[in-house]
Amino acid sequence: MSGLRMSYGPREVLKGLDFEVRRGEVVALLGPNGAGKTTTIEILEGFRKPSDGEVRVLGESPLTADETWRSRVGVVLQSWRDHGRWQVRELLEQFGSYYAPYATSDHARPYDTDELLERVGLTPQAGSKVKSLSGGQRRRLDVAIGIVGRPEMLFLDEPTVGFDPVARRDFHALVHRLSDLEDTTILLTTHDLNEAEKLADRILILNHGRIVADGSAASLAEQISGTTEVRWTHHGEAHVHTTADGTAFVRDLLARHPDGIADLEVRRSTLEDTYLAMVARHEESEEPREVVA
Ligand SMILES: Nc1ncnc2c1ncn2[C@@H]1O[C@H](COP(=O)(O)OP(=O)(O)OP(=O)(O)O)[C@@H](O)[C@H]1O
Repeated sequence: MSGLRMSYGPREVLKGLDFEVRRGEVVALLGPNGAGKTTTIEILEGFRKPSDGEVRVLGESPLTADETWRSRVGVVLQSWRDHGRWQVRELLEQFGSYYAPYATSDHARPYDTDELLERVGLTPQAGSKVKSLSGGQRRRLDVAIGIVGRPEMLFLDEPTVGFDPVARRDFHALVHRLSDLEDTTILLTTHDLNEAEKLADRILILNHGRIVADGSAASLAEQISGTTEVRWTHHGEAHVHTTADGTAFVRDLLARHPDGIADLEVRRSTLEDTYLAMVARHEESEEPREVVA
């Protein structure tokens, strides 16, 4: 997409976004509440018309694309669509049946229901009514509905809200499987920085309607914070030093104090440090800033 702008009434919430996602890539869109993440996803999946800019998903404009295009795109939005009286298995079979006509010789659709239930951890609930599911189980079902058509492009808006640690781990395995084995391209939003770091090949940080950082978690941490914090005690006195090259500093430190230092701790900048630094840096200003890539 390029030059993507979006206004709700007089308020411009997206102020010119440019980015591309390669096939099979997993990209996490991060940013504070209200930054414009959901709006971006809704535009990409064709739910909203942007005020300006060029958008292409799987080579087509989401606004004019046909049903075949739609069958190749999977979406998990934040809001829950209610199908309370359906049984889990029935619902997945029903949704799956919409995709069957779009199967091709090299791309089976839909997902086999048993396999899908297993992948999202809902096998025990296959015969349960949707309304009897817990919040986290409903979210797993949302994810299952999003991928039942075996999409080539998958949009996930805060997919793991309400997940317990096991569900989260299963979900991460599912995302790796989709991207590694099925070459699914995935764009997801999350507020869980660990999750972004674990899942994403690339991270985009959106703030005040602009992309303020674009790169792998490691490259962002290096470029933005670019530091390693070293803590130690020597003769009972605590020290802390921040350096760009932790290894060299520690080597030198040990050489300088052959009598020994204690409590050595080396900590690289985390994605959280990076994120907080980026958001803080752009918090005060609405002016365009240089993108770190
Ligand atoms: N339908 C709408 N009408 C008017 N304003 C809207 C509408 N949807 C979103 N907004 C506004 O646009 C801005 C961006 O909202 P959006 O939901 O895209 O943010 P987000 O980054 O997804 O936030 P969150 O992390 O809270 O989900 C917010 O200020 C929001 O109030």
